Order: sequence, then C-alpha cells, then structure tokens
Amino acid sequence: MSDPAFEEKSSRFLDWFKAWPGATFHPDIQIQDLRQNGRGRGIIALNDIPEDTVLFTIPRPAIISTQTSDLAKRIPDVFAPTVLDDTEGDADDDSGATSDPPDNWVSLILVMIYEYLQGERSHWQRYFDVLPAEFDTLMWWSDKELDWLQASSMVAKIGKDDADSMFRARILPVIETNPDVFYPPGSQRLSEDELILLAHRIGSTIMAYAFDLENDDDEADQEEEDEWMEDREGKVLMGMVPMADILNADAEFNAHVNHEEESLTVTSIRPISAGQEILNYYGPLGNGELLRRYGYTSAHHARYDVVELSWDLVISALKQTLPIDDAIWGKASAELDPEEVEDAFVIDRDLEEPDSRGEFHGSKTLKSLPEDLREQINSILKAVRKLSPATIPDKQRRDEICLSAMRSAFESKLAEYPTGIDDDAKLLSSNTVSGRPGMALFVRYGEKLLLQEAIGLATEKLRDLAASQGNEAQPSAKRLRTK
Ligand SMILES: C[S@@+](CC[C@H](N)C(=O)[O-])C[C@H]1O[C@@H](n2cnc3c(N)ncnc32)[C@H](O)[C@@H]1O
Repeated sequence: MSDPAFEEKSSRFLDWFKAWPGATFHPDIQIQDLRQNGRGRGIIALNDIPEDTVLFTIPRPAIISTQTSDLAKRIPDVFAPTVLDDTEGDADDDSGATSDPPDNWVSLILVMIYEYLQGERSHWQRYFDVLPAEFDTLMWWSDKELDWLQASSMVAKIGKDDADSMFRARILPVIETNPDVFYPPGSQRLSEDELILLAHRIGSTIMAYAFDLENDDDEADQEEEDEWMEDREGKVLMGMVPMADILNADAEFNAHVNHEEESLTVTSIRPISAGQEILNYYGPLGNGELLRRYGYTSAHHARYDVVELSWDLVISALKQTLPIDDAIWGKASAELDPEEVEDAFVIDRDLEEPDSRGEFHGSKTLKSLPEDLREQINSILKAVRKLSPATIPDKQRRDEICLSAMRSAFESKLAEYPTGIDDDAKLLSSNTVSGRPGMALFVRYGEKLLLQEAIGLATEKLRDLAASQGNEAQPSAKRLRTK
C-alpha cells in the first residue's frame, strides 16, 4: 500500500535534486518505498538497463561538506588550522578538549547540525526531509535488545559514551559560543540534552550515509604513498551526497559511484533487469559491523563475518593444553615484547572482494587460521621451552600444542554464547524472531558458524600433523630407495 506522505517527500526531493545545475536522473530508474522489505527508500530499475549506463549525476555543489556549507565561512576560526607554539604542543587532555581544528568527522557533524537548524534557509532542506529520524544501528538498541548478540564483540564496539564525550568536548562548545550563527533569528535554542540527542542522530546519519570524497589527484597519491590510508585518517573530506545515498547496498552489487572533478556519477557496472534494485557497495563487512554502522544484515555479507578472540582466552587455553607451573607461564609472558603483544585476534575468511561487475566467485569457507595468533602462541611457547626444555622437546610438539590451544580457544569462545548453533539455526528457520532481535540472531549465528569452521580446520591440521608424525616414524619408500 502506498503512503502518500512518503511519496510526496520523495517526489519533492527528486524535483529539488534535478534543479541543481548539472544534475541528471535516468528515466528508467525510480525512487521507491521499500519499507515493507525493511530497506527504507531505494532505487529500482523500471526497464532493462545496459552495463556502463550513467544512472544519475550529482554536481559537487549539491553535496553537503565544509566546502559547500556557509558554516566554515561564518566561523573561520573554528575550522582554521592552528599554529601551535612550543607550550601548546601537547594541548590535548583526557577530556578531549583541544584547540586543534575539527577532524573530518567533527566538521561534518557541525556542518550538518548547522544546515539542519537553518530549516528553510538551508539549500538542503528537501534533503533533510528524506533523511531518517530513527536508526537500527547498535547505538540505539536497548540493553535487552543487545543481549540478543550474546558473546559478539560488537557489543563492546558501540562507543556511545565516547561519542557523548566527544560531542561535549568538540561540538557543544562551538554551538554555545556561536549561537547567532547556528540558530536563525526567532528560532528556539536547544537544551544541552536536545543538542546531544541531535548530535547522536546526525552522527548516526553520517555513519550510514556519508561518503569520503575523492579528488582527481587521489589516484596518483594512492599509487605514490604506501601509507595512504594512515596518512589521510581523519583528513579526507567527507560529505553527504544526495541521491547517491538513497541507494541501498549489498556485498553483491550492480552500481558504482565515480568521483569526478565537477560531479559524482553513479553508473551500472553490469546489465540490470527491470524490477531489480540498484545497489551500491559498502565494503567487505561482516554482519556485525554492518549492523553496528548501517543497522541491517544481509545473507551476502555473512561470508565476511568476523569473530574476535582475546589473548586472555588463548592463554587460558594454552594453560589447559600444557599444564605446567603457573610461574613458568608468568615468566614466559613477561618475556614477550609488550609493544608487540596483541590483546585480541580476528578470525575471518580473508576472501577476495567481488569483481569489477560486483559479483563474487570462489569458495566462502575458512582456508587458514589466524597467522598472527599462531606467531604469538609460538613466541610464548619458545619462551616456555627456554625455561622448561622438557615440556616442549621439538617443533612437532610445539605445533601440536599451538593447534590444540587454538582449537580449545575457539571452543571456549563458542561456549561463551549461551545458545548453540543448532538452537539458532532452528530459531532462524522458524521465522519467529524479527526486527532487531532477528538481526542480532543472524549475526551471532554467523559468528558461531565461523567458529565451527575454525574448530574443524584446527582439527584437520592436527590430524595432518599426527599423520606426518606417523610417516616420519616409518621411513618412506622414497627414503628407503634413495639410501
Ligand atoms: C545510504 S542509506 C540508503 C537509503 C536508505 N534506504 C533510506 O531510506 O534512506 C543506508 C541505509 O539504508 C539501509 N540499507 C542499505 N542497504 C540495505 C539492505 N541491503 N538491506 C536493508 N537495509 C539497507 C540501512 O538502514 C542503511 O543504514
């Protein structure tokens, strides 16, 4: 059933979009209400569309960023790079209060709050009309809803308190010291609580909708600089890109956003049939991360699922596998370089990304155990061997302890989830759990499947190791011949 208010907003937004000089919107696509499928708005092909078709064009002035909003011009001091004298060199303190210019994230939150508060004075009012006011990202879940995630590491990654502190340190002071800039004449000023809530809403919108805006120079930079990502962290220009952010996304997709000098264009990367949704790509994210950042899950993303394993859990597993005096474990741990020791390890399938047509090929199963985990276990086992040589007589035994401990750590992690894989599979297929609990169930099930694969792989490797040991005990035919 169509919702006239929803349709009206979409249609006003489309008219507003097309009025930007240089904007295009292909006649064979349409913004549609996909809320019944839990997908909000999306863009659907009305007719068959060939590969390499420009679906729409977003002129750069239509993008909201520090470059297009008036805000940076109205309070230039806030956005200007600071020149620190020697005494100010370590200006940051624990409260997060700092005189540094805002990073890309804080800048875009300020710009979005400013444009939002301008109401009809903003060029982007029609765009704000179609942005969501409610979110399913983890930040907005109740404790009861989060319980559905069970032992998933996602629960610890939400960072609501950190976001609160950041808003209080970097966003509120700018608004409070420039009320005449942020609030148009005659408008109601917001209380601190209202501002924090607005900052959370805008922050969640940016997390799920904003784009990193590339320049033409970026490709060259990317080739020249090895540490490109690191160098640009917090610095790359972020922007809200109307229309490109109406596209939903999946791990298998059919459209690509190209960043050109004057505009961004969205093109089909393979033929799209009438009735199909135009889909963008958010990257090889597991469902936990997809839920945290974007508030949804997808069967295609399950292949990128991730489980985090703490080093403490691995140490407990090692102690069970090699029951020696605790003091030896303590001394061996102390031998490890604290700078090098990882507190947590990631299990993932390390798969190739989709091809240039947005399609995925190849196997989706776990092929190897985490190499960094193996190295750290081996480092501590080498330290144990120095202290107590008889416990680990040779490399074969060390490999065996390493694999057994890994397997036992995977089992312990699996046991941290209060329900088993079979229980979850049954619940999923019963289709009785929907909404946020349903998405959490899908995330935790995916994590358990990955752990089960990891346990299977460790078992297989232990079997291979035992077989190779057996072979060594009996000289092979080849060895006999060559003697
Ligand atoms: C960039 S917006 C896409 C437009 C959005 N559907 C809307 O109505 O505004 C990203 C948000 O769309 C939703 N979304 C994107 N892809 C989805 C998918 N494959 N399934 C369900 N929801 C999706 C999520 O809520 C996500 O946070």
